[in-house]
Amino acid sequence: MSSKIVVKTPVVDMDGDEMTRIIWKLIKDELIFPFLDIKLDYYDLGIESRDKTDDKVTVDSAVATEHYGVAVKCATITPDEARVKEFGLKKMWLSPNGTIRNILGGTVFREPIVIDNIPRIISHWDKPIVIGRHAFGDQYRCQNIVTPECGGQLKLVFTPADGSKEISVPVYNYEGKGCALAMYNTEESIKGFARASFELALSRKMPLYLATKNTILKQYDGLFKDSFQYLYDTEYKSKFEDLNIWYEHRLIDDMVAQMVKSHGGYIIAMKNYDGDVESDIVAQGFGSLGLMTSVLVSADGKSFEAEAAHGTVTRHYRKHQKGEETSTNSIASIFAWTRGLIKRGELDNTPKVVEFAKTLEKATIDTVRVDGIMTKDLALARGETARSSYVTTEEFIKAVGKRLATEVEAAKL
Ligand SMILES: NC(=O)C1=CN([C@@H]2O[C@H](COP(=O)(O)OP(=O)(O)OC[C@H]3O[C@@H](n4cnc5c(N)ncnc54)[C@H](OP(=O)(O)O)[C@@H]3O)[C@@H](O)[C@H]2O)C=CC1
Ligand SMILES: O=C(O)CCC(=O)C(=O)O
Ligand SMILES: [Mn+2]
Repeated sequence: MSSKIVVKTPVVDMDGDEMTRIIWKLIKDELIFPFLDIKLDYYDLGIESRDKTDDKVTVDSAVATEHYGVAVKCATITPDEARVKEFGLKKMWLSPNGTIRNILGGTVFREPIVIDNIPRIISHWDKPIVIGRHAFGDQYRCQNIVTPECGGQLKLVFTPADGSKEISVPVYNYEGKGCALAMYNTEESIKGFARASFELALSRKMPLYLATKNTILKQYDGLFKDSFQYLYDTEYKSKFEDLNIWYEHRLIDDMVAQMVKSHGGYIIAMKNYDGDVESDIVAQGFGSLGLMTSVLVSADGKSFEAEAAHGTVTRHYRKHQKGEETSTNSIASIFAWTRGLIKRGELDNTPKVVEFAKTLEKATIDTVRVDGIMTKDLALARGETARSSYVTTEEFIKAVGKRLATEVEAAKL
């Protein structure tokens, strides 16, 4: 092989937990370092490191992303009570994804990787469905409490910064124990979300839907609906009409029902929590959670973070801990690297880096499509249960590496 391809600017590398941490190291050792002369600005977001640094490492990694412009992130544990016990944590740290997304803001776009020989569970989805997920606020930065047995009154209080009269809204009178939540968003962030969604629709020439429950959350979801509609009417309508595409608001329950019976071929903009849930449904409908790409584009367009949409695959990691073999799909994690490298290459104006990343995507898909080498989730999607129909986590990445070496050589990269 000729000399390694030089990546001009460092890429922020956010390491993570469990199965995906194992996969992350394998990707770097087998698919990145042998081919690229790359500097990684490394942040260990594994749960022990977050605990040791009082979660400072997470904030530092987001700030580094703002500095360099491109980050790739491994999936991470968001601790609950059981995790606090498992790792002896100082506290129940917040979701690193929530922390990073709240610093960078913007929109997370999630799109399934379609592979010809992997049948879709929803077989008539023959065109992609892209989920545009608002990445700021809502449940991911809320305050929530369990209220005491004695009961009492819950109020929503807003103190205007201009010294005008406080707004105080009675919410509920409790007669016993209960729970409560206060979440927020900003018009500025919602407008950024709307603009990013309209721009993606234009560049992909796909119709756009915004799905909310504005009939119930008249004020909250109403602000999303009105912000999208205003921007569409004032700036985007004629551009959409020129491309024969459209924008519409739909109630979310109607939208998901329409989605299931459709053929795909559109973008759905969703609030943060809705996009979290729906992107996993779309991923599974297209074949596997391991086939969903996820990229965060900040509102100012200057920061880009690529990741897999799935988590740390704890159930598989428990097997690994017992010394049993695993067959975890690394495709979405590989695509986190390729999407990050494509962006890095575009920003640095280094077409070879972009070409390498595209070659790695092709090698990954062709390992499944042409060579028939795949992990268990994909074999099962094909209705194949025999042990011979799938390979281990490690074997899959090594097979991709082998194909990649041949293709890089052939393309004279
Ligand atoms: N972006 C992030 O950092 C995210 C982190 N998390 C964190 O991840 C941890 C685990 O969460 P969990 O709810 O189990 O969700 P996961 O997405 O990690 O896994 C859920 C199940 O989906 C299937 N699956 C997911 N990814 C793959 C893959 N790559 N290959 C094959 N199968 C896959 C597996 O099903 P099966 O067992 O049937 O094979 C798995 O058990 C939690 O601590 C959570 O906080 C969760 C979501 C996102
Ligand atoms: O950060 C978390 O805990 C969950 C994130 C998540 O589920 C996602 O990004 O889809
Ligand atoms: Mn999720």
